[in-house]
Amino acid sequence: VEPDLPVLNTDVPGPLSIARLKDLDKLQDARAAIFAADYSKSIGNYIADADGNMLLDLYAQISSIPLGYNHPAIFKASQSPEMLTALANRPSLGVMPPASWADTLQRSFMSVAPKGLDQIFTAMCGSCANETAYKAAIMYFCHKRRGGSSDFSDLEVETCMRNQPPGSPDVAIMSFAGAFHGRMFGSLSTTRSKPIHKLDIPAYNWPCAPFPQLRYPLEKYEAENQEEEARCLEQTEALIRKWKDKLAAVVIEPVQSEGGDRHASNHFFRELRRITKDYDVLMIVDEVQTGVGASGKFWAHEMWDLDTPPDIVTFSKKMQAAGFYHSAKLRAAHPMRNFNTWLGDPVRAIHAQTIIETIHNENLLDRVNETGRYLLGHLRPLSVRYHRLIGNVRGIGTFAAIDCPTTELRNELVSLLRNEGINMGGSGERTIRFRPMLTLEKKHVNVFLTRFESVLNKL
Ligand SMILES: Cc1ncc(COP(=O)(O)O)c(CNc2csc(C(=O)O)c2)c1O
Repeated sequence: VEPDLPVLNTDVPGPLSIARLKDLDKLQDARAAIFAADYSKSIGNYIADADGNMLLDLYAQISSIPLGYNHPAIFKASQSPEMLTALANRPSLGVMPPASWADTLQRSFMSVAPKGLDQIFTAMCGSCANETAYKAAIMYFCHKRRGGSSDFSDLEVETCMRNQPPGSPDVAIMSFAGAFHGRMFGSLSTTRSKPIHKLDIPAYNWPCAPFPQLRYPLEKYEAENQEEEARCLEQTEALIRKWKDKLAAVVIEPVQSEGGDRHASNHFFRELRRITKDYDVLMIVDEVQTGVGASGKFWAHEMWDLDTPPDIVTFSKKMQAAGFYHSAKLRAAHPMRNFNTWLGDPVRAIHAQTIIETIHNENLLDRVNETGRYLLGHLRPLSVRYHRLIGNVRGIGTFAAIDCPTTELRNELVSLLRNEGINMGGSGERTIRFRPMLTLEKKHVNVFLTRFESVLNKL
């Protein structure tokens, strides 16, 4: 059973954490590790560390735990005969899928397929989902540019083996300043949030559009924010016009989650969808971090109420599996053009099905909305009282954030909170992000608020 309050026996990280990470560092780079966890003792919204501390976890493995630790439904699904077979025999899903794979997809991912998208490509992680989504978009673009012919010229065949156009074409994916789409070569070329992610790695010369920098509280800066969004849309349209002849797609997150929790209005995204349609450019929505309930909708982009759905929606993290939804036109003309050995994992598809069923059975979207309103409703007065330390309270559902005046202060706040038993993380230069489980309740918010205020009083 979940504890009522955090348990703190030592500093975090404690001595056992430090010793275990030292051992680990002999085998792989453990410098980014914050503490060593004990997942057998973690429960619900609380993560246990190697020193027996129990922290209220508002970070959830970088926003990738949906139902809390050791949820009974996950435990039950993990012991089914179907799971045992899946655990014992990992299939190469592209060539010899289990006879039940279509049923498994239907019961899991397809039961929450975004409106208008009836196809799914299953992948390995968020970066892989975006990489293969980009490939699908670019192959569609080239197929269209060839007039729908699926025959390649001798020149294309010869030049692609030298990584030269036209076989290896100069085709682009446009992303937004502040974006994070992954760290593999293609996804990294669209990531625009931290130099340390990109330094030393070759990148494609692809266009980067401005993402609105909104001012808070929203109700106070309505005119300024509308102007800022109009400015960004204008520049985005100008960029699309300039790159049109080689632009396969635009990729965007509903909330820029690594760039410092940057939001934009539903109007902004509807206008972006209009522009991509006007210029016949595909729209890819990256729901790797915002997807699976945290926004209060299963998919955050549902809030945009688009009259034409995005062409591709990528997912990972809370789904415990990765991939992208798309329409039939985005299937490559030839088989095996988008492919890898495993193409996902039946083990994680069974977990995804369990998560989706539990979100429904336990009305977790309603809980996310109610708990999110409660959290934001209490953060706003705190940001007035402690306006020197925190500001820009924002969020959708429990996908919330606050800003500190400096990176140093943000880091100090996160570290002090951890030593008060609250596990949180930063994003961007000076943002503290809330990435709790979908099972977060008001009682957990109260545990956070008490400790948050005592930390703020120490600064
Ligand atoms: C919107 C969005 N798109 C793609 C990705 C990449 O997913 P992974 O490759 O990490 O599974 C992510 C991953 N998020 C993430 C958080 S910290 C981090 C890192 O590599 O430092 C990565 C994401 O937030």
